[in-house]
Amino acid sequence: MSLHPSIGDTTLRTEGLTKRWGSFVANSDVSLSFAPGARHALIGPNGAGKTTFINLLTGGFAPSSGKVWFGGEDITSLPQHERVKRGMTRTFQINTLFAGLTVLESVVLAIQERRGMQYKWYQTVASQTEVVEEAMSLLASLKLEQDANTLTRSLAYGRQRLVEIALALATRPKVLLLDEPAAGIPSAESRELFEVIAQLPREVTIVFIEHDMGLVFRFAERITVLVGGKVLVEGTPAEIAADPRVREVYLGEAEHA
Ligand SMILES: Nc1ncnc2c1ncn2[C@@H]1O[C@H](COP(=O)(O)OP(=O)(O)OP(=O)(O)O)[C@@H](O)[C@H]1O
Repeated sequence: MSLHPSIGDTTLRTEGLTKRWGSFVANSDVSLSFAPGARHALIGPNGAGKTTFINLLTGGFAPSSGKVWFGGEDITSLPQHERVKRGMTRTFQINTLFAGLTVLESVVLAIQERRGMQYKWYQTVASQTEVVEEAMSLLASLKLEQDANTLTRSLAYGRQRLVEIALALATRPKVLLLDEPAAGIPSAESRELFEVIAQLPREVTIVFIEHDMGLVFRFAERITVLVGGKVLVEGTPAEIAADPRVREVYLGEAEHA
């Protein structure tokens, strides 16, 4: 399956990204770069600034200083929807967006939205068929076909998360941002969720926040550790596991707990 024809040399990159609220600094001088096709985890203790960073990437927050580059373009001042159009998407909360719809109906709506064909009664049957086919192929890639005609809200939480991912993928992202996709779901389901995420095509770069280190070390190929709003270290899972500074942060946390 190909979700996007070509990723070219598109990368997401930040330069000295800083976010302050009054005197509190949530992100401080964060310069990171995400390679095309990366499976890149952001980890760090509670309050390290991970979600803030994702919000700065998506345009949810404006940075106090610094820049966000996407595929060579400075997108620091672009609104969220313009970033989505360019290919950067985070997951949506389906509970509020598509209550009462089936999985297939929800994904069809999201694809229609991308194609700019929402609510047009004069659409051709052929174009409708194409949309349903695209939706079914997307559901198949997430192992959700058997749930196509089920009401999303009646699915187990783990599968609801997959529908959220399907809706994000319907925008044809080059970069998919996942903020704790496994939060609140049982561990067997979360492993299954990550296995499906891991099988997504390499055309989609995946940046995710995750607290479960088992999942992080199993699925990430690159890890950045944020502490106190700053990048402590970045590396491969083996490098991060062996880094004494990272051990100190996590051991310190465990002792504190
Ligand atoms: N809108 C806001 N106004 C003021 N402070 C905020 C705001 N949003 C977040 N913060 C603070 O910024 C800090 C970083 O929060 P953030 O949610 O980015 O951390 P995190 O690493 O994602 O934490 P967690 O792992 O607990 O989700 C926290 O101390 C938080 O209280």
